[in-house]
Amino acid sequence: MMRGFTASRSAGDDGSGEHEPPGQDRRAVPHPPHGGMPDTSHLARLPRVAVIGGGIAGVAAATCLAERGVGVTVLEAQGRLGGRVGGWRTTLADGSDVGMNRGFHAFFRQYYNLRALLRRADPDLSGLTALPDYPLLHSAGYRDTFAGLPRTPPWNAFAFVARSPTFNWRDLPRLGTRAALPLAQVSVPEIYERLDHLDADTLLSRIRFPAAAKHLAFEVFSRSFFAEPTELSAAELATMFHIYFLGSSEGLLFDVAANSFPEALWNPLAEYLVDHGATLLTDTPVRALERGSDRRFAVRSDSTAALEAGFPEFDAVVLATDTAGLRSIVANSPDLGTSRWRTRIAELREAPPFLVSRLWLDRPVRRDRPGFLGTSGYGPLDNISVLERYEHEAARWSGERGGSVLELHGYALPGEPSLDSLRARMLAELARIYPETEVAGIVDERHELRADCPLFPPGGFAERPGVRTPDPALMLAGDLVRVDLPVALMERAATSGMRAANELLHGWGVRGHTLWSVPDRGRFALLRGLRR
Ligand SMILES: Cc1cc2nc3c(=O)[nH]c(=O)nc-3n(C[C@H](O)[C@H](O)[C@H](O)COP(=O)(O)OP(=O)(O)OC[C@H]3O[C@@H](n4cnc5c(N)ncnc54)[C@H](O)[C@@H]3O)c2cc1C
Repeated sequence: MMRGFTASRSAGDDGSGEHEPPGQDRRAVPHPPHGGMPDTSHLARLPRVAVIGGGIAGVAAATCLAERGVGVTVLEAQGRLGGRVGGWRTTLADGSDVGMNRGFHAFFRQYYNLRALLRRADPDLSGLTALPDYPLLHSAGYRDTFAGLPRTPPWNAFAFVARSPTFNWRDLPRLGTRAALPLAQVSVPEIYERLDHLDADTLLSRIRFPAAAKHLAFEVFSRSFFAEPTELSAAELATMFHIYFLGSSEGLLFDVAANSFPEALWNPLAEYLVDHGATLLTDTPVRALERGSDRRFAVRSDSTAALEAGFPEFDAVVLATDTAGLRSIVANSPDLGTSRWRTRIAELREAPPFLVSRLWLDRPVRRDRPGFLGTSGYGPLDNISVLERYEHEAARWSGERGGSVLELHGYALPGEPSLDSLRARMLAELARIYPETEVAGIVDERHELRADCPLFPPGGFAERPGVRTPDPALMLAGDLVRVDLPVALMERAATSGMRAANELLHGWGVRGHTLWSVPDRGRFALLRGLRR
């Protein structure tokens, strides 16, 4: 895909209210940008920026820059936008043309910046749909749910605990309240100073949660961030607990994409970007950055799309790739940054591999199976989605063929897993949980065994690179980047991309974009006092 230039720009069209909280939580916090001119029209020469990587972070940066009149080129290695939230078409054995995605994603209501990005092209967020609930199931028979909980902390936590079969009020006096207090009082980045040296498992052991509650609530949580609790920074776990539970009153329920990711998310955003004058170059892996002769950067890529575009030079670059892409571009670009910064990039690591398996079955699963089920104690299987419950295209296929479309995820897989043995194990666990699948025929299946999510190990925070780099014309963005706000995963990707754009706009004297986050400290004055 190569798209041309059209120019219809207007500053301030980001649709994000500057002062109105973007969700239901009146305590959501605005992070206003630097002030400045409304756009770049006061500058003698139009600044040009290369955004390398077309996932959420890259698209967020490109959007915020293009809206202010910056000349943006997005260079994406793959044939599509979206990165880890990407999708493509595939033809099944029965001849159906269907969408396949990189995997189920939960779009939480506290993802303010991501939702503001999506709203640019889809003001009503019609590409998303609410999931009414998602049970968590432990192999010992425990089941927790989230529907009907109050939204506001601490009542959400009390109600969850009161209802949970994994938690008993008799457990309460046993809790290590001293160790638990930081979970209720998260402030970023201070929480990293307090807890980053610990792993999440050690923190949970010190808190002495009942074993079943620990498995169900926290291991499911930690593994959904692609690491075992022993491999994950306790500060990262505490931050997530704050974002999703104790720090926000948006609730724990979430939305999902109502269609394949390209249709629901990326095609509308690509169109929006092109309308704002951006150029999108896919199938364009960037190899290196060099010093330009006319502008600061020359971008090196061997792709034909890049060569055909007769590559201009750029005043600034946003590196919004995944961990491997960032390591490789920096390693191939000896002039970038300082040696300390380069070492920090070289030492970034990926989380262990994970598997996303999609199955098109010739008969439906039981009608009461939920759209999403989190699991614990079922070997490598971490969750099961029934796509026809929420995705238009899967519902159509299921209606026409009388079957079901399921997705199975397995995270934090040890060693170098073999697809064949993993597949067999996942199917066996699926049959334990949904026995009706044992007799179902598999019309077709697709598997994505990858290892491209960043690892947040204990002790890693201090050396994690931030959005700014030693070069004011070079920014980093992505969920791997340190952002000193309570944001994670997709929301960290979106927030870091917007921050990268704001930093560059500030350098040109142009007004940036307001960001939002859940409160960046604990909500309860009493607990704050106790902790001190
Ligand atoms: C299976 C799965 C489930 C997930 N579920 C959730 C969830 O429920 N909720 C949630 O919040 N998050 C979830 N995540 C995490 C979420 O997908 C990521 O946090 C987010 O997509 C990261 O976006 P990004 O832009 O930082 O990186 P990416 O999406 O990885 O984008 C980086 C882009 O850079 C490109 N690139 C790399 N190297 C180069 C190069 N040399 N030149 C040009 N381009 C390059 C890549 O092709 C890619 O498109 C999930 C992730 C996975 C894999």
